[in-house]
Amino acid sequence: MLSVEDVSVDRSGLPIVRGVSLRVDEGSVTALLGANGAGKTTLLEGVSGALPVSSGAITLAGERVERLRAWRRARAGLAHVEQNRTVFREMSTLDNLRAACRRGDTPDRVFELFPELRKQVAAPAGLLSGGEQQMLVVGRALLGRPKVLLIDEMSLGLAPIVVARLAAAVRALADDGVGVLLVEQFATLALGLADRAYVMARGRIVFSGDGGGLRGDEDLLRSLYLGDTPSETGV
Ligand SMILES: Nc1ncnc2c1ncn2[C@@H]1O[C@H](COP(=O)(O)OP(=O)(O)OP(=O)(O)O)[C@@H](O)[C@H]1O
Repeated sequence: MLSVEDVSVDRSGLPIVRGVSLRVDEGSVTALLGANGAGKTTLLEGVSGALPVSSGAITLAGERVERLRAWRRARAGLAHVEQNRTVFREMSTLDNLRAACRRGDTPDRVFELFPELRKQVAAPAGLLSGGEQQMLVVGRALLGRPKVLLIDEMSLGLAPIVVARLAAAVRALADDGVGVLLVEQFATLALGLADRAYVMARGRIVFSGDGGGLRGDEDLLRSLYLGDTPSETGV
């Protein structure tokens, strides 16, 4: 569904992401892990078009998109939930959702996924809890009917019970056919959800494999987080 091939992304003229290739299949969750500063956010921004890619190819459902503006990639089916969640704080929950609806569409599918938002339809979004605001952000992204959803650190600052709730919703989305690329600080959470996992260090992919394999190998995970490749550490 999404294929990233040999993609490099610069920030302020510095090479941050270098030669990254990865794949997100339809109806699956792919975790992207790595230490702070590894380049995960920069990669997601390159994929969604928030930052230009300096080289490489990005293909979404068979269409090359790396030269398209961000809004055209969104229209082609790519949604990006950025790291610092934002809702229109003064607007009601319902109006936040309505503003994200395509013409003729309704927010119903968001309420199916997050019934807790139904009770808050009239409340100004700025008064929702952190978890509810994150649900609203994810819900808004869904209303564009994305083929692929990029989610950056959805659990940041949220209570574990809320994070578990969001994780279940992400899994449900994937089971419904969406390809999800999940950047997550909690490796165990991400690996518990993921069909496939990649680990980045210093701007490159240093590991790829199925989520279960990595979950069961804490030593490997630790060495990858420290930025060593398995061949360097002999793992
Ligand atoms: N505006 C910027 N200009 C220059 N360098 C930046 C800028 N923003 C981030 N960086 C650098 O880019 C590198 C990658 O940052 P990025 O945020 O992509 O990493 P990350 O893996 O998402 O980490 P985190 O989990 O901390 O968000 C870091 O070394 C960071 O210092």
